[in-house]
Amino acid sequence: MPAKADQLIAFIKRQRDLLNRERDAEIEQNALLLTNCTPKLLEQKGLAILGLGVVNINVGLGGKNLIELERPAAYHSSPLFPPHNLRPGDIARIEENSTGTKPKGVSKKQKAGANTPATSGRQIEGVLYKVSDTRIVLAVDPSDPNTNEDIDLPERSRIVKLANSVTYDRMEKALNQLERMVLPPSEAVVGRYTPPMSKLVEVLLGISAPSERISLENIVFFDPSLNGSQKSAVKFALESQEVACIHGPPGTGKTHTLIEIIRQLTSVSSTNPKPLRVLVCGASNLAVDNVLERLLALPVAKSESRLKVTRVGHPARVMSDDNVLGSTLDMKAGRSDEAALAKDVKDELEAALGVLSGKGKGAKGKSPRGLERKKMWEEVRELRKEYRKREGGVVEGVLNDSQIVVSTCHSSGGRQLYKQSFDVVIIDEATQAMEAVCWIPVFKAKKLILAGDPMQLPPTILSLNNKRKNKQGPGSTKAAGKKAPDQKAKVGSKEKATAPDPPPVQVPQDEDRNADPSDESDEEGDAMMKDDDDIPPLAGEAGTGAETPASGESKPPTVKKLRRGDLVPPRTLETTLFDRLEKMYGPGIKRLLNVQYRMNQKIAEFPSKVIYHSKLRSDKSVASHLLDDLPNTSAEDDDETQEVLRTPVVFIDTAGSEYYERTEGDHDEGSKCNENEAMVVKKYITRLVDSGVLPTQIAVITPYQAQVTLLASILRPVYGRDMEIGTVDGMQGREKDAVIISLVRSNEKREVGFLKDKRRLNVAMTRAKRHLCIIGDSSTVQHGGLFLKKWMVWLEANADVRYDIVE
Ligand SMILES: Nc1ncnc2c1ncn2[C@@H]1O[C@H](COP(=O)(O)OP(=O)(O)OP(=O)(O)O)[C@@H](O)[C@H]1O
Repeated sequence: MPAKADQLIAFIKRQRDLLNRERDAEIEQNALLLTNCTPKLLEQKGLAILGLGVVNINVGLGGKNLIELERPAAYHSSPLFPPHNLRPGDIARIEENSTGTKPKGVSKKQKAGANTPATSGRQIEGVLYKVSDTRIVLAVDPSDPNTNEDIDLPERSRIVKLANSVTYDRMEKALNQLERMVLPPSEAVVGRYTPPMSKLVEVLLGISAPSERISLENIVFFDPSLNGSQKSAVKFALESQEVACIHGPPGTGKTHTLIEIIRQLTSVSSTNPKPLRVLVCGASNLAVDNVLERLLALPVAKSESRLKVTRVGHPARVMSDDNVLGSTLDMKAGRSDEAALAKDVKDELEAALGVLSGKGKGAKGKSPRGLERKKMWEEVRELRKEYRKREGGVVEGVLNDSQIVVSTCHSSGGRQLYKQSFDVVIIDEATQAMEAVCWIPVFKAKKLILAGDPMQLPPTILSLNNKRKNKQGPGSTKAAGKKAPDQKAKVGSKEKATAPDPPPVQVPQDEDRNADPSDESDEEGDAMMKDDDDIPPLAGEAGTGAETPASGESKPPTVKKLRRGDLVPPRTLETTLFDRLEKMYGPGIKRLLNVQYRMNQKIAEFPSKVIYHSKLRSDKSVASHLLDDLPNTSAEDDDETQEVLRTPVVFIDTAGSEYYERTEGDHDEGSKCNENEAMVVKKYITRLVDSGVLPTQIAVITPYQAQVTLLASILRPVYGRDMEIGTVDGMQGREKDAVIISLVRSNEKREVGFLKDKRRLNVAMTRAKRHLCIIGDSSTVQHGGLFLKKWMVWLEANADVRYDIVE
């Protein structure tokens, strides 16, 4: 068998194994939570909202039932939901809210990793469709053969987040398609017809090298304000024939650059004779909505017609912007002439569902029972059939008419886009998406443009964290140190029972994300690569393939010298497509955006120097901006106020104060918090606010969920929800005028745990525009590896260092 086929088999197999492991870890963790936690605890963990009542049932696209829930005034003093992690696109279940008891546990379907919403008795599963501060809408597909279509909803409900296996199913499908495309029939899984392999797929897999770029000399840029590196990235993306990567460090205008690329691709010019069709994807709904909002806000010249943009899937927030809502497929399909024909049926259908659920107009809180109910359901079934028939073709018509379709990578694998093809697919935040999810849209286009920053946080991988934990032994203090980012890890961090570790696979030695950056080569690209991408052995090389040896013991890897174009099976799912392409083709596959428009240059100095090898420059519009320049602040004559408003970086060093951390729960794997540090945060915020800084201009971030909870309990009563308090992971992609980082770790053993991940620290230290205040214990933190040590040394030399702000 040719060497390349070996590589392809090993690569696909490895991706599949890792995905299966991740799916198992997620399902297992979810199952443990649902069976071990009371509903109240689930709510505290952000995985459930209790005490809800159904207010409405509508019919959505595809004849889905849209069940709307709110907090009834009878049970709650405020209609606002407590903080939670339920997002549009999540799989969730409505359950009867019987307080105090344990939930009924995970359904068989969930345990088996089934992918379709289901109902059982008074539980209904579906996909979250919309989430606002006071209302949550679940879309339930009654056409699912496993679904009991009768909506017999409990009077008082709760909604609980479940493991999302739909995404894994789509990723698996994408891998199957890839396998059928690239492998001889004897090697591929049996399946239906698959289109022949495109040049793009060949390049992504290293079967062919990228074609020579087509030189474009006279590009007229729509946005004259683009800087040199942005223009060069746009040109590079347009000239590349199959794939182009754009590396955008924090605040360098990745999205700005992508918007220009989209405008260039979709318009006719001397360099682009025919407008192209573009699919814009992202790792999250939030990422794609960000691009969508900017696309829709573009000015339209008199000679131009407005870009035809359609958003497929679930917008992340309930947008105040009518443009955004109006661009969703649901709204567009509803507005079309053909849709008017379906409206009567839809109205009738909704009225019948209202009566059946006891929530409709003439229902008076009672729903029909027995024979009457059965008869009515038959009517509903007929109406739904008719509705789907009339709706048929409307969706396709809207999509065929769209020049730009915007969706998450995952949603691009849905039914609605099944027959759609595009000239170019763009993936924003590609360094936060698992490689397999990127393959879902890749099959739909001839060319791929990826944007992201491999030096910020990668996708969060649960199975990796389980593996690390296990490797170091339960109860080992190191285990807590290597634990998952709290954003996701918090889900199970407090539980005594942890998900069983999946079987080991043969992978290289444990990564060291925190090696000294100065150890890296200076060549651009290589210099910025993370240090966790050693080459795992290829299948066949070690005689066992890249999988579990029969003994179950991992053999030490045979590390082979990487040749350009070699396809290397990933070691973990943290290796993204962006990372892999950079490793496979070298720095020539990407362009770096090198001017940042966010941070005062003092705030940007350390990350630029140590993470981006001094390549990141600060635009003059932000280089010296301070809190003092905000219209709502005034330093006047007060020295203390001046100090706060005119200083870009403050370090409050609690070394020697014995402000020790505390572990939440009764063993060392719990999340950490630090009460004394939280009090310092509070005092510092008072000082900022007294100086005129608005709570909306401040964010408090910390790596630990337990510290977030503690800080929220102290700060929310004073500042409400105006001030943002969150984990570092949750702040990626965001910015605030003033950011306070609470580092939490302070202990005699000098352990810093996952704080030392330089990508997490990079995200933390690059969120602030005008003022960054770090609060931490240097005597502990400096022992967390070279990166943290360098940061502490830099802070001591460059920040306004304070030792106590208590008095
Ligand atoms: N050439 C430019 N001239 C002036 N301002 C710019 C330019 N490019 C980007 N900006 C501004 O910089 C800020 C960051 O841009 P954008 O949101 O596109 O960056 P990003 O790289 O996507 O951000 P993030 O780091 O959050 O991922 C925005 O306020 C944007 O308007």
